[in-house]
Amino acid sequence: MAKKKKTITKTARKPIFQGTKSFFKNRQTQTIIGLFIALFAIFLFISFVSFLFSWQQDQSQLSNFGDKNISVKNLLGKIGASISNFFIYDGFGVSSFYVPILLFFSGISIFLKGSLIKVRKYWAWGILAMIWLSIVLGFFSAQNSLLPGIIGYELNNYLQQFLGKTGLILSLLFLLISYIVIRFKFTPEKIQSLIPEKKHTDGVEKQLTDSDIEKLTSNENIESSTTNVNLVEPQTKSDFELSLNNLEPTIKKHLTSNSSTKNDETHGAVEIDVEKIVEEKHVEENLSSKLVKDFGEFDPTLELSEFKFPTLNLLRDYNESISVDQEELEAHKNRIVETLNNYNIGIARIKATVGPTVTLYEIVPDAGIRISKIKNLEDDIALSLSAMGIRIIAPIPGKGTIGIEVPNKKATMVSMKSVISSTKFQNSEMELPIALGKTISNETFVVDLAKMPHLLMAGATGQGKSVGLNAVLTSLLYKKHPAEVKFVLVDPKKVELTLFNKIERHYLAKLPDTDEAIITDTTKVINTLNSLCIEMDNRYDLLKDAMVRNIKEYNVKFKARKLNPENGHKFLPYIVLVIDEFADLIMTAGKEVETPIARLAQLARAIGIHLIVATQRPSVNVITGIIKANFPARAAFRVTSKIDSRTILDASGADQLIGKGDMLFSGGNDVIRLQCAFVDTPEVEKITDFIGSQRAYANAYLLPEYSGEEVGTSLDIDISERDVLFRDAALVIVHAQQGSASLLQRKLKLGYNRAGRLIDQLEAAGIVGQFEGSKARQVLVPDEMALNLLLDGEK
Ligand SMILES: Nc1ncnc2c1ncn2[C@@H]1O[C@H](COP(=O)(O)OP(=O)(O)OP(=O)(O)O)[C@@H](O)[C@H]1O
Repeated sequence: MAKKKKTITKTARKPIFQGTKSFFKNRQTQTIIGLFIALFAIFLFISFVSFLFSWQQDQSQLSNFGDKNISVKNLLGKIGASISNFFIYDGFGVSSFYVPILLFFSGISIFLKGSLIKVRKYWAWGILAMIWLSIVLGFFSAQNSLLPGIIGYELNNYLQQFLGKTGLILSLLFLLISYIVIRFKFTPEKIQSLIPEKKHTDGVEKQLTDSDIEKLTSNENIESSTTNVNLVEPQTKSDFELSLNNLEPTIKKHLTSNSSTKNDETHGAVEIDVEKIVEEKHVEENLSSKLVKDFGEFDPTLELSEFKFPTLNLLRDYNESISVDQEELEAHKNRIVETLNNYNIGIARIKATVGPTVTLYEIVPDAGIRISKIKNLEDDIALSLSAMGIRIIAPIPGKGTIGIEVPNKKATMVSMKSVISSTKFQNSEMELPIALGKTISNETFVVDLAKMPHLLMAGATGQGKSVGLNAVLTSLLYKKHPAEVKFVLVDPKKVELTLFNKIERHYLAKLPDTDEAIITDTTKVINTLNSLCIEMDNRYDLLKDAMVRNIKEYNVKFKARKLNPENGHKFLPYIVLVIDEFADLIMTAGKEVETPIARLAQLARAIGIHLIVATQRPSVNVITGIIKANFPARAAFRVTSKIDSRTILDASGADQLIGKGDMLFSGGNDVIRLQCAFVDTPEVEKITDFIGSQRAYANAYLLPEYSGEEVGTSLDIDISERDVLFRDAALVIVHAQQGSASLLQRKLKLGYNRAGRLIDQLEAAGIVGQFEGSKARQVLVPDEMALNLLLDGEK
C-alpha cells in the first residue's frame, strides 16, 4: 500500500511541472507578467532619476530603513532609494540606467509577443556596455563619485594597476571598436564603400571641368566654330563656377563630330563611369537556425496548446492488493513436489512469485534431470493441482530454472489506473507507449508500439480482447497529444469502439467526404486501407525529400524548421490503425484487405503507421503467412485450441490461459505472461467525454482520397461477358431498391471485387444509376416485371 502511494506521488510531479510550464505559456499570464515588468522598469527609472538629486540626503537614512519617523526624499520612497543606492552608488553608477531600459523593453516584449527571444540579445550586449561605461566613467570619479559607482571605480582602479592609465584607455577603446564592429558589422570595406560614392561624383565633376578647361583653352578650332558658347576665362573662374551647363555644348559637339582629327580629344573627353561594386550582404546563420532563434522550435501542439490530458481520477480504483494465501502456496508447493517425485524428479529448490492472477513456482531440479521430462508432465501436474491454466516454462529464459505457473484461487484485477499511474509508464520516453498490464512479478508492462511495430491480438470470444484494445487506446490517450497520434478505427461489430466517436476531431483520422470516422463497412475498410497506402507513399516521398530514414528523424528536422512547409512538408502524426474482428473482414473481402494490410505491415513502420489487428479466430486462413511474418508482436488471450495458440504465438500455452484478461505477449522471442489491465466501458466513456468536451481541430485528420478503382468504370461491358450471377444480382438490387455493392456481397456472399464488377454490369445494362460517391446508386428498374421485360428485350 505504502509502495503504491509512493508511486502515485512520484508520478504526480510531472503533471505539476507540465502545469507550471503551461501556466507560463498562457497568454493571460504572459500579459500580466509583461505588464508587471514594464511598470517595474518605469518605477526603477523614476527612482534612479530621483536618486541623482536626493542621494546625499537619503543615503544616511538608509541604515534606519525600518524607522517610521525617518523619511526619504526619493520620489519612490525608501524602497526606491535603497534599490537606486544598490544599483547606482554600490553598483555601476549612471550606467545602471541600462537596467530599467532593458527591463522595460523585455516587459513590453513579453506583453506584446509573449516571448523574450528578441530581447535576450539586448540583455547580453546591454550588460557588457554597462560594465564598459562604468569602467570608463571610473576616470571621472574624482568629479562625481556617482558616475562610475563603486564597482566601476574599483574595476577601473584595479585594471589601471595592471595596464596603466594609457593601457586601460587603449584597451577600452579597443573594446569599443570591437563592439561596434561586431554589433553593427562595421568593417573597413563598409567605411570605404561609403566614401568612394562621394569621391566618385566629385571626381566626375572635377574631371569634366579639367578636360573642358583644357579644351576651352587649347582647342582653337572648336572654339572658333562654336557660336553659342559663352567663353569664360578659366583662370579667373574657380572649378566650381565652371558649371556643367556651360560646358554642355562643347561636349555635344565632340559627340556629333565624326572627324578623325578630333578622335583624340574625344577619347580624353568621354568619361568611363565604373559601376560601383556592391558587396552582397551575408548572414551569419542559416535560415533554419534563424527561424528557430526568432520563433523557437516548431511546436505541433500549439494549435491545441490548451489541451488537457485526461486526469487519473477518470479511471476507477479497484481493490488490488494481492493477498498471499500462505496455505494455498504451501498446498501447491506440496502437490508439485509430490507429483514430480512420482515421476522420479527430485527438486533442489522451489521459489514462489505471486502475481495478480497466477503464481509462478520456480523449480531448480536435481542435477541430471532432463527438462523435456518435466515439460511432458504438464498435463499430469495440472491434473494433480486440479487447476486449469497451468503453464510450464522449461527453462525460464535467462534464469536456468523451470517455471510452473499456477492460477491463484482468487485473481486480482489489474486496474488501468494502476498501470497508467505507474512511474514506468509516466516516465517512459517511448514514441507510442502502451501499458498493457502487469507481469507475474507485479511489474507494470510497458511496450512501445512504434518498436513492435505492429500488434496482432487474438483470443476467443469473451476472453478480454476488446478490453485489451481499449487498454491500448487508453494508454495512448493518456500520453500523446492529439497532434502526435491519430487513430483509424475499424469496427465491423459496430459496438466496440463507438465511444471513440466523441474524440473524432481530436484523435481520429478518416477519409474525406465520410460522415463517420469509425469504419464499420467493408467497402470503406478497403478504401481506407488503400488510402493509408497512398498516405504511406506520400510520407515516403516526404522522407526522401527530407533525406531522413524515419518519421522520428523527420519530425525532429521539421521541428527544427529545416523543412519548408511550402514544399509540402508538415509535422507527421503517428497513425495507429486498429482493426477489430479481422477474421470477419477477411471472410468478406479476402485478398482486397489482405493485400493493403500486408503492404502496410511490411513498409509502414518507418513512416509511423502502426497496425493493431484483433481477431477471434486465429486460423491460418485468417492470419496468413504474409500477415504473420510482418507482425512480430503478438498478444494472445485465451484461445480454444492448441492449434490456435500455435497459429498466433508459434507456441502452445494460449489455450491454457484462464481468460478474463490473462494473456501471453510475445515480442519476438520470449513469451511473457501478463494480466491485461482492465478498463471498463464507463471509464472509456469518461475519458472520451473529457477529451471530447475540449476544443478540437476543425475536422478529423483527413487521409488521402481514394475511390475504389473498380467502381464506376468500363461501362461497355459485353452481354456475353456478364457474370453468371448477373440475373440474381439484378433481382437482389431491384427487390431491395438499393444499388450497393455491399448489399450484393452480403446477399450473394461475394467478395468485394466481384460485387463491384456486378454493379458495373448492372449500370451498363441500365438497371442502376451512376456512381454517386458514398451514397447508394439509384435503382432505375421499379420491379421484377420491369426487370424481366428489360432483360428479355436485350436478347
Ligand atoms: N483484463 C481484465 N481483467 C478482468 N476482467 C476482464 C479483463 N478483460 C476482460 N475481462 C472480463 O471479460 C469480459 C469480456 O471481455 P471482452 O469484452 O474484452 O471480451 P472479448 O474478447 O472482446 O469478446 P468478444 O470477442 O466477444 O468481443 C469483460 O466484460 C470482463 O468482465
